[in-house]
Amino acid sequence: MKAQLCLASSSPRRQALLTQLGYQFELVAPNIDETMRAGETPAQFVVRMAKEKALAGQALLAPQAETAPLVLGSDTIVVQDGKVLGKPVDKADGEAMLRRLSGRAHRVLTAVALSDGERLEFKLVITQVIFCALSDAQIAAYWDTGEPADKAGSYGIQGLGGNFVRAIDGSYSAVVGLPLVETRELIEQMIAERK
Ligand SMILES: Cc1cn([C@H]2C[C@H](O)[C@@H](COP(=O)(O)OP(=O)(O)OP(=O)(O)O)O2)c(=O)[nH]c1=O
Repeated sequence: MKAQLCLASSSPRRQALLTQLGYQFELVAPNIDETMRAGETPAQFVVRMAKEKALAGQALLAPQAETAPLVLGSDTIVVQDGKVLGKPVDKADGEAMLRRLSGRAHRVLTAVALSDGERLEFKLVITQVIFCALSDAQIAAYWDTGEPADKAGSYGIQGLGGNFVRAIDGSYSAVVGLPLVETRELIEQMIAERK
């Protein structure tokens, strides 16, 4: 690959998924404001976050590079009944999220955006996940493992949280944080257009 690839993320899960795709890449960890705007839909919000991460990464890197690198940003949110469940702020918040998810369906929205310094392309992947019913004791025990603390919706499908998933319709890798097929398509398409 000619263009240098960079992942604008501090998520170890996204790093592992991009490695799984077979790419070599560098890392940059931009800080952006992740507050939803008034009137913004969950889909608009998650796409804006992915784009802002890619652009902020590009802004950090471009001054040092001869050719602007391809910078990938991604964002994941959990949505139920129109309400966005982001990362839990504390134990009470995390347990409340898990109680909401218990025995019901929710959607996981993951957006991935790629900037080459000029163009900014994106894809949005929506996956439905159905949880089994959870007791308060199960929720408390799960919170205490520490796994939910840094994850949207307070669970990790790739970890102990996977034990709660009755069904999934969509992209497993998108729920973990980076949709493999769509990310590869985005990168391949931009490289092809650049030649
Ligand atoms: C629902 C779910 C979310 N998650 C994770 C994916 C994301 O890393 C995190 C959602 O937070 P994000 O804000 O999307 O990402 P992040 O802060 O971890 O990383 P970045 O530096 O790229 O902004 O929740 C899982 O790992 N497993 C799951 O099953």
